[in-house]
Amino acid sequence: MDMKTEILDHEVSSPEDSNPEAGRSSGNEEEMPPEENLLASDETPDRGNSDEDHIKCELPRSSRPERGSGGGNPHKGTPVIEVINVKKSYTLGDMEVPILHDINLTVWEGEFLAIMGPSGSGKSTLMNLIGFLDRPTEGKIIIKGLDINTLSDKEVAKLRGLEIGFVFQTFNLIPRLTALENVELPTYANTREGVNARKRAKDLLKMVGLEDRMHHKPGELSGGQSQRVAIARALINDPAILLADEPTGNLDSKTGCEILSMFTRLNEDGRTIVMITHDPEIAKYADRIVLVKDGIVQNNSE
Ligand SMILES: Nc1ncnc2c1ncn2[C@@H]1O[C@H](COP(=O)(O)OP(=O)(O)OP(=O)(O)O)[C@@H](O)[C@H]1O
Repeated sequence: MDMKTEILDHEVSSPEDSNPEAGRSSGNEEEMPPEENLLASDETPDRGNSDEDHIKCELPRSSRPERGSGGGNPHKGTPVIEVINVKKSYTLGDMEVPILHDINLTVWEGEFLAIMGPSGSGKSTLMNLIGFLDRPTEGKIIIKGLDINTLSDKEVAKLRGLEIGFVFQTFNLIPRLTALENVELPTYANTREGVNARKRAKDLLKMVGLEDRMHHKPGELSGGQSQRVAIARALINDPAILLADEPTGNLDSKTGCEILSMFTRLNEDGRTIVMITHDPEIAKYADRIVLVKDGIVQNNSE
């Protein structure tokens, strides 16, 4: 089976097919590999704002000496994201405004890449293109060997739903749904065959230390807890790629550190991560840092 068939061959279920209350058991359940607990062994699960004082966040920095400051990618195996001669313009009235000029970038399987750059330089625009939330004006975006330009909108939606998980600065949780329902939500559109989504959502919430918060709504959660729910949601379909746009931007430094610690563990388990950040200290934990300025990648040190 070629890559395209393999990715696009997963079963797609529609919202009408699913009953969130009853869970999403298919009867032929093949569990995805269990995620490891993302809490560091010395971290206490967050029990609410008042308990954040008890969280001790120590990033596994010493165990990753090769990382940081654009020090290079230790993986360099299979390209998982290829951005080739990409341009993006927006039309404002009768004017075309170029945002990205000629972007070339390869992200390797298992790499942790940080994208930095001044406000308005085009980082989120690039991230949206990589995540298939938008299409380039010119050029190619290839994810796991599949060229977006050759895919229908339906195929793009499926590839995005199964292979890409998103984490945003503002969490983007649905306020009227519980944490559990928010995590499960992406599976109403796309799901992998044989997976019990309800059980996986519960396992993921447990993994991020929110077992006792699964029936709470976002308004009843702290910022750090909300971002943990968003991370669990991003992982629900076991995507190869995690895209994070300023994931710690709305969090205090301790909580931000804890979220970053989860990212480094997910990356150490082999997940490819692309993260936008303004903070050079946070970017240091990536394998490689690329700087986007004036719509161009300034330092592409692959
Ligand atoms: N849908 C759109 N229509 C028109 N212009 C847009 C649109 N989206 C973004 N832009 C413009 O593109 C430019 C780049 O925006 P983008 O959000 O990618 O920057 P950024 O580097 O992520 O900025 P920040 O760090 O402030 O989030 C900005 O000038 C922005 O106004």
